[in-house]
Amino acid sequence: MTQLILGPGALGRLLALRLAPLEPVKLLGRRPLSARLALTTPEGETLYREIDSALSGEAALPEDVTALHLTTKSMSAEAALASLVLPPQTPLVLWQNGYEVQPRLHDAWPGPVLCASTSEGAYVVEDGVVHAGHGHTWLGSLDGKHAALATALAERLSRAGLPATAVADIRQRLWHKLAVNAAINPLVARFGIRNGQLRDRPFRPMVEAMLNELAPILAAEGIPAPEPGWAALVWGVIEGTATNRASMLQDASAGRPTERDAILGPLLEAARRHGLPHDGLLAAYRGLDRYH
Ligand SMILES: NC(=O)C1=CN([C@@H]2O[C@H](COP(=O)(O)OP(=O)(O)OC[C@H]3O[C@@H](n4cnc5c(N)ncnc54)[C@H](OP(=O)(O)O)[C@@H]3O)[C@@H](O)[C@H]2O)C=CC1
Ligand SMILES: CC(C)(CO)C(=O)C(=O)O
Repeated sequence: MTQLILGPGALGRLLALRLAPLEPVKLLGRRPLSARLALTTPEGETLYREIDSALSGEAALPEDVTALHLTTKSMSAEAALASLVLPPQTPLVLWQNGYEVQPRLHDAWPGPVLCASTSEGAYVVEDGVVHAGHGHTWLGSLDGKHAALATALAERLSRAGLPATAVADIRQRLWHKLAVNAAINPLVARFGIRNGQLRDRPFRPMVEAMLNELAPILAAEGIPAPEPGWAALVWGVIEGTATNRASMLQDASAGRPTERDAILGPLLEAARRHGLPHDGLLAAYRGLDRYH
């Protein structure tokens, strides 16, 4: 049984390099990849591994597939998936941030669809990936089904050094991460700052204003606030990732489109539907226009 990974960026390479010593892996992308990729661990060790890779449009896919892990950015996910011919019952695992592609593919894909929410951190380097920080991954289906599949995949990931847990509340977890990303990412991308700089003026009141808008929208969507409240969750992440250049800042600095539609889009749509104020969210969205 082979684990297929589509999207050989940071997360795709991390999965491939972690899983490869334990089971067959095939990494699919739209450009040729070096056969030997390097994994730099959070402990600073560099490991080299041979990875079977192929161009996604041309790949002869193995018959027995454990799952297809979709590890592109949100806006590329459906086009990437459409480039493969897979048996319709192939399980999908969606690793995207935000909440855009998940409900669409959950409804459209005939086989099981699991969503992953991960706090692993990784970035691409030439012919490899840096696993910047250990995290945890939660896996589940939006309708709570496929618990056995989620448990089996979580065990395989955990054995490979990516601790994972199968959960029944993945929708809520995706929205919690989306809220954190909405409060942090557009601001740091727009102003070109590290996460920790949000603690200081003039940025701190901007985060507070965003939190004031987010909380009623999330409540209206039926997303329970985290135990310590939204503000404590977001400020805790800012503290814990103070030196990070967030993913949206990295995309903006590199002139790549950002994941604003996946992160801010569902909040704006919900705010409009519930008739709630969303000027700050809209300004955050428009503040990213120049990257799109
Ligand atoms: N990196 C991280 O630490 C984390 C990332 N995430 C989420 O995971 C997702 C992936 O992030 P990340 O790995 O950082 O992103 P990257 O941009 O590093 O990787 C995306 C990959 O998808 C490939 N791709 C795009 N379109 C296609 C296509 N049509 N066919 C095949 N491959 C394609 C890109 O290839 P090309 O080079 O050709 O464009 C690239 O290799 C995002 O939603 C992100 O928010 C979540 C938590 C942590
Ligand atoms: C939590 C945060 C903001 C950490 O940088 C992140 O998920 C990202 O960079 O997208």
